[in-house]
Amino acid sequence: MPRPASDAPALQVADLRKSYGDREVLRGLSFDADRGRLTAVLGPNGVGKTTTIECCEGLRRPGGGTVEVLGHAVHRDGFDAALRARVGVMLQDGGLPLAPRAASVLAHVARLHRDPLDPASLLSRLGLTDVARTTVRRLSGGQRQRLALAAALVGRPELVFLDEPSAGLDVRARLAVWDLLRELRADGVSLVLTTHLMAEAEELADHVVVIDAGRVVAEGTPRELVGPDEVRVTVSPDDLSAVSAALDERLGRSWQVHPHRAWVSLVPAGSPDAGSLARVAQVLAEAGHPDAGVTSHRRTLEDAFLELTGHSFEGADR
Ligand SMILES: Nc1ncnc2c1ncn2[C@@H]1O[C@H](COP(=O)(O)OP(=O)(O)OP(=O)(O)O)[C@@H](O)[C@H]1O
Repeated sequence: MPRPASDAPALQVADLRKSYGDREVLRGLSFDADRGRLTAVLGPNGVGKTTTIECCEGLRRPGGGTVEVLGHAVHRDGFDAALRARVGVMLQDGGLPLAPRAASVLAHVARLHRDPLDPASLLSRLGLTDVARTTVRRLSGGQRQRLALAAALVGRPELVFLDEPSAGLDVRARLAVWDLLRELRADGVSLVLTTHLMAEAEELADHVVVIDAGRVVAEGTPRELVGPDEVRVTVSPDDLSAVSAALDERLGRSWQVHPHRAWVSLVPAGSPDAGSLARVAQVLAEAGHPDAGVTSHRRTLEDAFLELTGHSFEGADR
């Protein structure tokens, strides 16, 4: 039996497909975003994050699959005014008119909503009070970015889509934006953002969806995706297979041993500690590799991504 719209996840994406000409960008992408949670869609430049989120916002028509926003099938029922009032959208290029002053743009958007936030407070919160009377054209890239965020939030949306919300922001502005997003989540707002910044996903997200080559390649909490910390043995590529085999043989079954390009990652049962480092150093000495470097390594989402896809987040557009 279908669930009532009020019980549905904030967003359900099922088997989403999109091609530009004969280039297939999305190849059956599926994920859900829960209500009251921050879901980060993470992937390298050019992988299709904006395409995905704009399909969810009703701004691009997919070639196949379905998108449900707050229980409404976007491409069957349309993104009508009632739904639009419940959803905030921050586009990557801002999408703002250039001629009016910043405060006028926000006041105009606020007037479209029944119970808006106070535009002046929102401008102040985002560090824009000093440029409130500046035309959008004359705002810096980071100021426009924050104005676009304010415009997405002023209507008190239940669900907010944010396309790379901290792109181009300096550290202070980025932290202010992160604080605001954390507060919205604490107030029960559902947030779906795209990012290629691992730190952003690790800091903010309850749920991370990693996309690559048009599909979801992994999803989970940041902690689940990152996995346990590890011991790293740095070796020359020539010695990699010999060192890896020696470690595998001598450490025993309670250790996982994974060779990479120029290092071997070792995950003991439980978290690595000083005893784990000493044990690995001893095994290496016994196996005739006393000079291999042994360090403990705090894993990041980038490590997880490299293992999942074999290329780096900061990789070039493909
Ligand atoms: N309207 C379009 N016509 C043709 N190709 C497009 C169009 N929009 C996007 N693309 C291509 O589709 C691919 C995915 O683009 P998209 O903007 O969705 O990626 P992205 O992951 O958001 O990238 P970034 O992180 O750089 O913003 C890119 O190769 C892009 O050049």
